[in-house]
Amino acid sequence: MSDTRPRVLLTQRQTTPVMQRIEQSFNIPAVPDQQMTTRELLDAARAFQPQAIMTATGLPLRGSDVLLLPDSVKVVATVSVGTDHLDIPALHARGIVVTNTPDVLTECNADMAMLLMLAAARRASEYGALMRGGWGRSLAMDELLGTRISGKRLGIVGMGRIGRAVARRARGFDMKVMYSNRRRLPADQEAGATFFSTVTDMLPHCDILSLHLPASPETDGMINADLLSRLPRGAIFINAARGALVDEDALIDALRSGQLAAAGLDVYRNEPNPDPRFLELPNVFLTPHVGSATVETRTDMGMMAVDNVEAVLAGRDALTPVQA
Ligand SMILES: NC(=O)c1ccc[n+]([C@@H]2O[C@H](COP(=O)([O-])OP(=O)(O)OC[C@H]3O[C@@H](n4cnc5c(N)ncnc54)[C@H](O)[C@@H]3O)[C@@H](O)[C@H]2O)c1
Ligand SMILES: O=C(O)[C@H](O)CO
Repeated sequence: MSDTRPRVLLTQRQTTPVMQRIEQSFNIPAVPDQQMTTRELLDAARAFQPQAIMTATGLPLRGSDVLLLPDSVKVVATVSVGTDHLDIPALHARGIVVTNTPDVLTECNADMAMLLMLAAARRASEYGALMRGGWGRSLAMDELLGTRISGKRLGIVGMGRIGRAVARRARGFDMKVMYSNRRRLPADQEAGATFFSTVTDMLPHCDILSLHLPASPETDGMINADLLSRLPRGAIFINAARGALVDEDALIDALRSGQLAAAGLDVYRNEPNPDPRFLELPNVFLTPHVGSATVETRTDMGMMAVDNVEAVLAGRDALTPVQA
């Protein structure tokens, strides 16, 4: 008997509870552990004629790729909140609904920003290297000192879901929080943070700068040499949003010159092969784009994507549609 369940193409495995639900509800072809390439996705879609595709960041679908998707595809559900890897207008033009996974990863990514902030401020990379080298001698009283984050001034760029969750955490560390956003938030959503109408105006007041806005043509490379030079000398830079927000040559220069004391980075322009110069900088704490990588959050994200696929294929509204 033929399988009448909805045909869904997964570009990579999800967590076990999500896979169990998918295997019960959908007709799926073989799923690779790691993310497919764009070419592999297009070939698999042509062969399988899916009604839905579940994908994620790291697999770009540009306008020319979207044109090659079969007409069977009704929904593309990305297991991520960020959608910069997808050409949304091109997908909409083909009548394909696009969904993402907001909210369920907010707290997890805010934790990641705090982890990067603490690790950069407290020289975690250097301590880790020292320990793995065997340690072997006592440190001088003023050797390898970090800086405390309590009492420091934190500037948040992009005060959306994650930016606000970072602001709440930072207040728990007695930090003075400022933010810059496209528009000022209502007072009850500001988490006690001070609004600056431009990033440029906020920078001279920041001991730590943390990015929480999407990558887009408007924000591409916005953190450049000019903006970095406006931070107080010895500031700390945190990016758990997107590598494309940053001019990485300028960031590396600032880290080499001491304009920045340290950085904590989860995201890079060229993933999964970041600029090798980052690896040579002792004052950078690096993680491999794992802002949402907890068992709980990855399962919540996968379940939300499945909810979206089921809704659209049943003719209902998507729970979390992405607008153009
Ligand atoms: N490292 C990770 O694994 C990871 C995990 C989750 C999210 N992210 C990134 O974090 C981003 C933010 O997620 P979110 O859920 O908080 O999104 P959100 O839409 O709730 O918040 C984004 C905020 O940025 C603001 N913004 C947009 N353009 C701006 C600009 N040019 N200048 C100033 N502010 C601007 C928006 O007004 C909004 O307040 C995502 O788009 C994604 O790229 C990364
Ligand atoms: O945008 C997101 O959700 C992350 O970058 C991927 O987990």
